[in-house]
Amino acid sequence: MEKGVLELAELLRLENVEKTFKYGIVFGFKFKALDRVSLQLGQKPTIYALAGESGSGKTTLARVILRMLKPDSGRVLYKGREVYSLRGNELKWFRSEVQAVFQNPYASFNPLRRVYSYLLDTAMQLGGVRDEREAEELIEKTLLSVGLNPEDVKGKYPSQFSGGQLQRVAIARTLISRPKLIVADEPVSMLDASLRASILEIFKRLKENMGISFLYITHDLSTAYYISDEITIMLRGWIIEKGPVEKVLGEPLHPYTTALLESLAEPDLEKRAKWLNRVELGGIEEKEFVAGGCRYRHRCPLAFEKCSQEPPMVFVKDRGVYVKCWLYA
Ligand SMILES: Nc1ncnc2c1ncn2[C@@H]1O[C@H](COP(=O)(O)OP(=O)(O)OP(=O)(O)O)[C@@H](O)[C@H]1O
Repeated sequence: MEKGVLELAELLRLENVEKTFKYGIVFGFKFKALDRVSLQLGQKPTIYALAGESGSGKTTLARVILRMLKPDSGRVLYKGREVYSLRGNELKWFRSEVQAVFQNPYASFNPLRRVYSYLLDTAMQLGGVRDEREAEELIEKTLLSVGLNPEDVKGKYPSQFSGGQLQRVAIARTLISRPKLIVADEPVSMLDASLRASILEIFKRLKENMGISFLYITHDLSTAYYISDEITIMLRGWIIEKGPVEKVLGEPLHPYTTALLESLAEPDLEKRAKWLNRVELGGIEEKEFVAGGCRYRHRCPLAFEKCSQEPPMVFVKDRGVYVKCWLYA
């Protein structure tokens, strides 16, 4: 494909991205937190979920995309440009088009600084405004678009907001630079269940009304199902299944996706948390990261001989679903 065509069709492309970390001070064994990860996001406004249990590599991938963590190898392209080679104005352009929302909104703001001053700074730097009056108009518009009254924001410090309100301010701040992609890493997991839906509704509205795509990172498949169009499932640095959300979650192919879905049905919250919390897995995480063959085979009820011999290949199933599992060879 010619480069011009590629730029039109693609927003983001990751090709064989790898990131290795060292584990443990004494022995310091290495593992690939991202192992040949390839992913494409199209230009059409879409909500992509990135899901998987704790320690599967979701945040590492988000940091790589946001240009916060340089991969050891592989390519990260935004609209056809190498993200880690961007400098000067091109870097500023990238920073305005690709924004981030994190889990804890209180960590994004200095407690001693008024929240509005952040919005003003962002508007002056990335909002394309000529003066403070234009900046204030832009801020007012963005605050209204996330359901906040600008008068309620002015003059306040972070601690004077509830978690849900402050997350809305954080989202408004990302909108100032008119982004095309927002990477949202567990943006609602610290909020009360009653507030989650309202924040996720904002994402849907922004996609529809402002043409913004989202990479919604979560370990919660129910919210992923609720707002996403596409979903990518990660396991120990691998993408193991991806495709349209109704297909992947409606008729999961990979036994790991099935198990994640089954954990949702577990009424005992403690048991469910165990599933999602690597600490409770009793060291299996490390074992899986460095396992030969399939990394899920120790837990997989359907594992057979080949699964311990070779890492699975990726198979393309009908309906646009990709699955990395020998069951589909
Ligand atoms: N800077 C680092 N140094 C060493 N190991 C790291 C580093 N960052 C992440 N890891 C390890 O890489 C693996 C993937 O971590 P990552 O945070 O990307 O997973 P995650 O899917 O986002 O999990 P969570 O939902 O708990 O945030 C984990 O084993 C984690 O401990």
